Amino acid sequence: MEPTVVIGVDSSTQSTKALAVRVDTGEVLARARSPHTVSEGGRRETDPEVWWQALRTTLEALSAHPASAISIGGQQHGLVTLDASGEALRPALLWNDVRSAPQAEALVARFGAKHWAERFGSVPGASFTVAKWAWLRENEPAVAAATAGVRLPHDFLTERLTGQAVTDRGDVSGTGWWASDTETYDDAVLTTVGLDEALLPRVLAPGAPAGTTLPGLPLPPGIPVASGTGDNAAAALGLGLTPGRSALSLGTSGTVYTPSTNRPTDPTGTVAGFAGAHGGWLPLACTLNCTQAVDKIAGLLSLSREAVEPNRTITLLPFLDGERTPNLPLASGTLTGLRHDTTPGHILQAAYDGATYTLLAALDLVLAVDDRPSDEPLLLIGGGARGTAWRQTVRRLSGRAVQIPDADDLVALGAAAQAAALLTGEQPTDIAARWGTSAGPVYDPIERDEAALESLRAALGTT
Ligand SMILES: Nc1ncnc2c1ncn2[C@@H]1O[C@H](COP(=O)(O)OP(=O)(O)O)[C@@H](O)[C@H]1O
Ligand SMILES: O=C(CO)[C@@H](O)[C@H](O)COP(=O)(O)O
Repeated sequence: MEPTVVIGVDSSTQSTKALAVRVDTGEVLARARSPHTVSEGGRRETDPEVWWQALRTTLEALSAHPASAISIGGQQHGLVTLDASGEALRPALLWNDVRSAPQAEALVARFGAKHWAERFGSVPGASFTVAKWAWLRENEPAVAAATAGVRLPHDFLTERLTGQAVTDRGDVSGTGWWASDTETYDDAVLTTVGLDEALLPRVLAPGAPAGTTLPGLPLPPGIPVASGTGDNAAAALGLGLTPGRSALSLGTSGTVYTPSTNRPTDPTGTVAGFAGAHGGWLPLACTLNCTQAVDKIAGLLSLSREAVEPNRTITLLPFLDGERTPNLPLASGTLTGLRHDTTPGHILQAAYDGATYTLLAALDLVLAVDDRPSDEPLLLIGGGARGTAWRQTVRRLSGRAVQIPDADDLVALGAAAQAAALLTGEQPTDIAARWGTSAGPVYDPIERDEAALESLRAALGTT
């Protein structure tokens, strides 16, 4: 008998990754990837049609494994504006587009950071959808006026599969217009930014299906489609994370998170108080400059990614895109401590250190939400987790044990677990645990490099 198969998708910043997964064992039967294009210069935009074509391409590549259910995980926060026929009115404004920083600042000033933290769980920065919508209204009022539907990236794709305008609790918690204390859209914020609630998708109850597949897609028609969620919430499901078990993701963004039972309410804005896709909370900190920033610096130095040398004097803050943690959207990169004996390898190691430090500093705040200090190994995921220099840097600056799951594409696996949950009635985290998705080598703690940490604290003015 043919095994039951589900498809899990990660539509992230740089690419779409899709997996065909056996429901009984979690075996990945086939995988496909299709790249995205992101605009450069001061803009970070992608045409949602690029995501849709990438999704179709990957689904066609998996068509030898007919699926019984599917789910889409996607990059968080992006603003997709649709006309009445469901076509995008302009490219999506992505999470790492910092042009919306002044609008975020004005929104924080309007309601106060304390109110944002207590009612929404997060103090919005430039990444949050609400700031992007406010930017659009100020800078492209004709587009805002013509908008008939506002979606997050994974909502847009789910709607293309099902015809349903829906979202999930996890990703809607990164918009800035969904209040985490009442789990409803917030009238005061929507009024302030001139957005009619009728333009927003319906928020599904945890575990509720989005609908079934429409005919004419590279999928069997009529199969159930799960709610999907943001990529970090999907990876949390894909790893089977439970409170106190934390993950650090090294992708275009750097993120660090752990599920919590307490609702996060950090008024400093360092910890975003996201909701878990299937219940609970997902306190998270995110940086804008991670693998791409370090790759860029390696490229400038004409070095391979791994050509690091132990660094003693250089401090590099790799804020090439501005930064979100710390909240410095207009910052640029800085390099200090150059000497005659400085080598390119020293500078590259300093770039890894700078990109890793703020994430590790935020991990303590993330774990503090449940007041549950944990010495369980930190799970390292995302494209960067494949690199030795990244692994060593995290070990040296954290002093923690680190575990590298053998499984790739944890976001897509989490989406697959959501899809499987529709068929089996289990919780996605239980499915992921059954599939053994977090299994992989554990690296023992090594002594923390206090000198490097001290230099970074000094450079950031946090000593
Ligand atoms: N072997 C490797 N070593 C280090 N970094 C890697 C390796 N392979 C891929 N990467 C990094 O992974 C990044 C992509 O990671 P990914 O998690 O797929 O990003 P995203 O989800 O943001 O699209 C690239 O920017 C690249 O720098
Ligand atoms: O903005 C956030 C989290 O709040 C980012 O983590 C995005 O969700 C993009 O993720 P990647 O494409 O880097 O995985």
